[in-house]
Amino acid sequence: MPIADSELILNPDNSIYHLNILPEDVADNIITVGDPDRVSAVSNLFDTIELKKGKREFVTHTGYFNKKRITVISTGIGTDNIDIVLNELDALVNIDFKTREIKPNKKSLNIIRIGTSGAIQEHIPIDSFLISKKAIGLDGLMHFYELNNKEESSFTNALKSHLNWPLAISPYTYSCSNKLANLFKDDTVYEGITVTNAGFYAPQGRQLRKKPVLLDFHEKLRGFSFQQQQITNLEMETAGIYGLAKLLGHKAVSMNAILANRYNGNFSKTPQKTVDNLIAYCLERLT
Ligand SMILES: O=P(O)(O)O[C@H]1O[C@H](CO)[C@@H](O)[C@H]1O
Ligand SMILES: O=c1cc[nH]c(=O)[nH]1
Repeated sequence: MPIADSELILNPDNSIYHLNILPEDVADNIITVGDPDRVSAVSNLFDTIELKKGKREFVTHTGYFNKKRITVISTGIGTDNIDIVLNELDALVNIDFKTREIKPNKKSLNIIRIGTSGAIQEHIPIDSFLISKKAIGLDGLMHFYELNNKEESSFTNALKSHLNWPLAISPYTYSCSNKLANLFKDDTVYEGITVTNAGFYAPQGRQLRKKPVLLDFHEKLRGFSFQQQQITNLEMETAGIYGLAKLLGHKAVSMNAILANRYNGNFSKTPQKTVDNLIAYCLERLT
């Protein structure tokens, strides 16, 4: 059965609705970044740039670095945008836009997030890099998908009981692709468990004028340990990327530039430099 026009939405030039790109525009290696301006920071390092397209917060550049074809795409902030980016990327490679049928042979993309994040553990300094081995979603996205198996339920249940979780939306947990993560491992790079939050302020335990409901949130997260692994950092996309990548058969890893240390109350004095260093590191390791 062809997928209806209202479900798989194509623009007049046959590009996909939000990303505004065609199937041939997508490389097998995808770098996602939150900030649309960060797309150029990545593609400026490419040897050649083959295309630049965009719509709304979704800017895409495709080119070559060390002979590898790479697409870098901005997602904007949050897992609501990740829902759009991962589904549309998957449609671009795994649905035939002419027949509107799902292709019999599926392509598996390599998806690497290069993002910023705040550490909650004292020992993880600002301006360091961290690989998210696991990600816990406190945003709810994956509950809207029919899942074949409840991913990592023993981990999630242990966390819920440790936190005495008071909210209606339940945490969910997914892991990175170890194959992809191995490319980025290094003695200088931290590894940890990332919490993906539904916002930047109260959902990450920040208070400007209004008090968050979860008052001892960081202390509780910091104190949680499961098979000797600790929760290390907070951001806003990784669990959605890991969950949808898993569901759709892609490989994903999230690389974090640690800009804040929430234990010490520090924020990087050189955020751009730290992000640029992480971009250069990831491009070298990917190729
Ligand atoms: O720097 P990016 O990739 O946007 O990632 C982090 O920064 C944003 C918040 O400032 C959120 O998107 C969070 O996940
Ligand atoms: O504290 C931080 C820093 C960057 N991004 C986040 O989501 N949180």
